[in-house]
Amino acid sequence: MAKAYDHLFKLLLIGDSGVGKTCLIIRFAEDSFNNTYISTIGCFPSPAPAESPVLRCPSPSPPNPPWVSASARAPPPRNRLQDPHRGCRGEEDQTAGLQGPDDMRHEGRVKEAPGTGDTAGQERFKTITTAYYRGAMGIILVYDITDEKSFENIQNWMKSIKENASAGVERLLLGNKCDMEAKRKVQKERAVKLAREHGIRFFETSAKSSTNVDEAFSSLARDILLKSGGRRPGNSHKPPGTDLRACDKKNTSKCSLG
Ligand SMILES: Nc1nc2c(ncn2[C@@H]2O[C@H](COP(=O)(O)OP(=O)(O)OP(=O)(O)O)[C@@H](O)[C@H]2O)c(=O)[nH]1
Repeated sequence: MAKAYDHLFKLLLIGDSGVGKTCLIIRFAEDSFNNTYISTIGCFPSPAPAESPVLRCPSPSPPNPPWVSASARAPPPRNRLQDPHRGCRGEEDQTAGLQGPDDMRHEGRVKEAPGTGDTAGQERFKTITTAYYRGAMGIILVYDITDEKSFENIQNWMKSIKENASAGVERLLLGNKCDMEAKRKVQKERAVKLAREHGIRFFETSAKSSTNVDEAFSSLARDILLKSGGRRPGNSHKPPGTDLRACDKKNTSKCSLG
């Protein structure tokens, strides 16, 4: 049977607890949203069907991964959504450019381990290690625009990536919950500046209203593909130079390439 996808990317979402990592994955994979908040313990595998390109949990976890043991310190679930949906401004944010700092530019090891993982975020940048980042082709850093601390901690997550991930891994910054404009604590300009400093793209997203979610995942996939020079990560039988085409929300395989 033919595969239902052309490319397979292993992506990770990292960021503080409650910023919306799980909801972003669910929005992207299933085009749905649920207000119920259950904090992720360890790694959250995408709900996408097995044949979908959209994600599985990273390949075999170490027996006692540090992020799981860190869950013992996890605070009780918070942030059950009370706010009515307000709608997003909706525009794609400025792009800070494709190129990262020099020390992030050389090609990292790309492993054929499909999937998107979502880490539980309770200050775990201290405990997430190389094992978790291994094989990641792209890392999505998420903060919550209504939570100043989650934005400040992006620097720590950046440091964690630099210390533990492959040097060439593509990164993307997302300011999630942009539907909650009235509660905004982090001005967009600050995030644009941060993204520019790190040479990465930035979007404000809402898993709730779906704003920019497809765009964000698609742009990361496109950048990974571009970086690989059109080689096909996770699937090498097609010729180089294919373009990423628009995502079709009705299409559970999400993006099509080639
Ligand atoms: N208004 C709004 N609420 C959101 C959005 N995304 C997530 N939430 C809510 O924020 C809470 C936390 O979302 P999660 O996706 O579980 O957050 P997480 O980052 O995976 O959290 P951990 O698993 O603890 O790391 C839930 O109550 C969600 O309903 C969004 O875009 N807008």
